Amino acid sequence: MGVNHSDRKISFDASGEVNFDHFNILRAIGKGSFGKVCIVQKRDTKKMYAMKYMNKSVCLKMDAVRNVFKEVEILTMLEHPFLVNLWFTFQDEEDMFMVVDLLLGGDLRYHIQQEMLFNQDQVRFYICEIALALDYLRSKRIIHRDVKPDNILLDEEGHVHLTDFNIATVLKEGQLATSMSGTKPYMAPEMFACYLEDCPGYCFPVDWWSLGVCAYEMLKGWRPFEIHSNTTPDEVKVLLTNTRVHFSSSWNEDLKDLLKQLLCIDPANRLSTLDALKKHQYIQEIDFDSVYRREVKPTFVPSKDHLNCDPTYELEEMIIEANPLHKKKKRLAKQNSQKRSDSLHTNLNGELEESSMDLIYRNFRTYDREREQKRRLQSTISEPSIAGHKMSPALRKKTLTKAKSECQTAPPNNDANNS
Ligand SMILES: Nc1ncnc2c1ncn2[C@@H]1O[C@H](COP(=O)(O)OP(=O)(O)OP(=O)(O)O)[C@@H](O)[C@H]1O
Repeated sequence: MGVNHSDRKISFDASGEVNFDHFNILRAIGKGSFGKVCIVQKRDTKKMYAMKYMNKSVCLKMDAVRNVFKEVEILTMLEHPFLVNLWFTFQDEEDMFMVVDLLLGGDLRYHIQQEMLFNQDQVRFYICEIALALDYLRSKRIIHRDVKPDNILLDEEGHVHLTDFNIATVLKEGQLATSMSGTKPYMAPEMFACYLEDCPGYCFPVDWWSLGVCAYEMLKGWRPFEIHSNTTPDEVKVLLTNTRVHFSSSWNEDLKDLLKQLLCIDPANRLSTLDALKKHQYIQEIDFDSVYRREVKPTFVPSKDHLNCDPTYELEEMIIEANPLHKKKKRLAKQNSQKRSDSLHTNLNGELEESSMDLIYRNFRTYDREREQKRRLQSTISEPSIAGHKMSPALRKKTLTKAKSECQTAPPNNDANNS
């Protein structure tokens, strides 16, 4: 890897609030509907991350701003070994930035498209890691709603990480979700049923259905049901009732049973908790504590000879992109003179109105997980008490060790030598 597009000799204040200047832009690696992704290195710690940047005007045009805010709000609540964790957010005049764990093993969609068929043990392993992530999300009352191979990234060792909380939602106790959100081929039957007003809403089991569809696709190369983006909810209803899912005769009987339980139409009978998974015959020998600690080593290790993504992204950023990231500094300096005066408009009543851009500017929060972890460590050292009660020396030692280890938690495989 490694054309360094932004070998910018920039003086920056490492102790100040995190911003674009704290990172070196190394290369472009991907493109989503609202933003682009590149590999960056934090100048002070030398740690590597993925930086997603979303153009504010594009997000406004596509009515995506609210989802970006919600995604950031949710991600700041989360930290888990099998999620793509958020580390920093900040903004400038053009873009909103999210800096997250860097996963260099490609997404599962890329590997499926490379005609990679995963074997039964590998799929069982992925099911366990993702189930731990889903269980964690459930503990925070979050439904992801877009579990699919495109949103499951591999790190260099081959562990999976769930990403893209763009349409995730947080449920209150006793509440059901009702909106049709997700990617149709992976969406659970009750989501369509809810749209057709056949049921009042849906809950956490929808993510376990999607996991079942992903697991089947990883083994087989195609999905269990012929549902596409243009299939209507009525058609889905008929299809789900009439399709008999085909399970290969070579697959282990217990695996088939597990897939059937994940792909159970009725959410009340679907396998949809970690506890239920742990009890399943096909999973019984798995030690989930070791899986959680990443001690169970993946047998599929993504190739390190090449970047596991489409190489055209980088060319696109350099040649076609009208506003390339590595020229941002110059561009913004040019624009600066006319900028802030444009942000207030006069409405029909002659009153000053805040522009949408200004609303984004005020509401997109800056977030710094590194600093938060340091703050937590410091408060543990200087305030050795819980709710006013002095901590015992043993508890203090334990708390300090935990806080220190959190501070050392680096994104997977992100040390500078890996670049
Ligand atoms: N943390 C990451 N580490 C490495 N590559 C990443 C990371 N996040 C995203 N990518 C790459 O960048 C691509 C675009 O990701 P992004 O999250 O912007 O969009 P998306 O999930 O494909 O689409 P959408 O914006 O519609 O949700 C992904 O397909 C993936 O290849």
